Amino acid sequence: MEKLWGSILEILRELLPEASFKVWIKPLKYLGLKGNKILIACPNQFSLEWIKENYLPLFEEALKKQRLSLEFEFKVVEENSNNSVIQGELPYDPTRLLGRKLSGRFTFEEFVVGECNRLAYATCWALANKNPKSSIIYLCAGTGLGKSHLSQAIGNYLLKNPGKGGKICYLTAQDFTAHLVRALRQDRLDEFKEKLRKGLEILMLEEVHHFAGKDFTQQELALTLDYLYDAGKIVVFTANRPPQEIERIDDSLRSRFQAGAIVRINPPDYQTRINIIRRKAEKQGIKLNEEVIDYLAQNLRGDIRQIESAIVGLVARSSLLQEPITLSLAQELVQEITPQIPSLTKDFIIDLVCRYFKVSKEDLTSKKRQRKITFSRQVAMYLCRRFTDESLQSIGKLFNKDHATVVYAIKNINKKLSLPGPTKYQIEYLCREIEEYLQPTKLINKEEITADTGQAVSGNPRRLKSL
Ligand SMILES: Nc1ncnc2c1ncn2[C@@H]1O[C@H](COP(=O)(O)OP(=O)(O)OP(=O)(O)O)[C@@H](O)[C@H]1O
Repeated sequence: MEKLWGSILEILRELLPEASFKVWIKPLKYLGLKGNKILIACPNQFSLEWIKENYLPLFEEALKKQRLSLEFEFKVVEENSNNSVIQGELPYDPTRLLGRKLSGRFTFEEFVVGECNRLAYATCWALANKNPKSSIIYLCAGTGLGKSHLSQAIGNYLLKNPGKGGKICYLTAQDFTAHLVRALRQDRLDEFKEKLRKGLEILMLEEVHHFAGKDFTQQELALTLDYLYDAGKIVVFTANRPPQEIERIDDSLRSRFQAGAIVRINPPDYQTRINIIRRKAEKQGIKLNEEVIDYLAQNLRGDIRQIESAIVGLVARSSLLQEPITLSLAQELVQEITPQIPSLTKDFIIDLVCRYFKVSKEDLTSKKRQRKITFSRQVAMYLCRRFTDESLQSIGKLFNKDHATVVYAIKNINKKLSLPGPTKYQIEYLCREIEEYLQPTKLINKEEITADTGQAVSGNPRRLKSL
């Protein structure tokens, strides 16, 4: 069996870049065979998890090449100090990490770059390479669009490329709050603060919108941020909305969030979806035909988790049913994982606009022409056009107006959206509220704003209406 392990190592050496082989595979030790399991020793827990998460399919492929129906079992066997050379070959020291463990999958290499996320990618890459325009980044996006992936990619990169070798702290807003409360209860606040500040190279703080309403936590966080900013440390925030739209946070914390580069990740455009589907399929070891790829890209438009889940689902079904992955298999699966849009959308939009602009439903559907009412009405028309299947005529009817008024309203709002400023932010905020309401369907994305002017190029045909 030692011989078998030797042949497996040879196969892995061919499959992997030399550096990865040296760092990850070489330190493994063959322990023996137990039943149908090949026991392999990993030098530490981190190596074990990394191997499982990144290289297990390659191990299995190597076994297949040997035509053996065996499995691998990895266990940690701590090296004694004489053998610490093996540990030393690891490119980083996992003890540099404070807080949550980073996912080995979330790397720059695994991130598919497209128009929707190019700026975010470039900003994070520059930061990781110590060549940043700003050492503070605020990544902002809807769910499943890659915020955590990019922020953890920075962490993983710094762990592998030690540089100054400072500590890397990765926390969610909830973690930060929980640690703070625990430290307070145990009368160890100073210790907590010290830990977050001393020797830290980077703080990655996820989902900062969850600090809303937590006044004491906000104050403590602001102080910690001051310290880190003054010391020139890297800070990466993620959130589902820009700082100016987070409610119930103190202006002093808001301004600290706004202190660096605020970068938005947009939902993936058609070509990026195609590239993501190809990459995720490749990772699962399958090659999808073009028809299936196009179908998935046309129908899975927002959350990238949905694309991942579709691919895993297709692989599982095709292997259980012993069938190839066909268009009809893909159609069946997509129907299951994309629930129907709630039919109440237009009522939801009208309620939302009334609440947001503090106008009544009667005013919205009246002939009144005060500025506030006219503007709210135009926003409601735009949102109905964007988020429902209603025709221009029927949207007009909802507001007691004709088709031409709806056309004018949509043009006007599109114009406002093309200019930065409070009006644009207000409308974007309302769009996000509706997207959250529609979740997890999330059929609409930025690409489709242009559908209102008849220029949408891909996607759900129901949205391809011109004025
Ligand atoms: N551009 C991309 N290329 C490849 N995979 C991606 C990309 N963007 C996102 N993903 C994948 O989609 C999944 C969800 O991404 P991630 O966890 O980063 O989303 P998120 O924006 O943090 O969402 P949430 O707000 O729900 O936490 C992950 O598995 C991630 O690897």
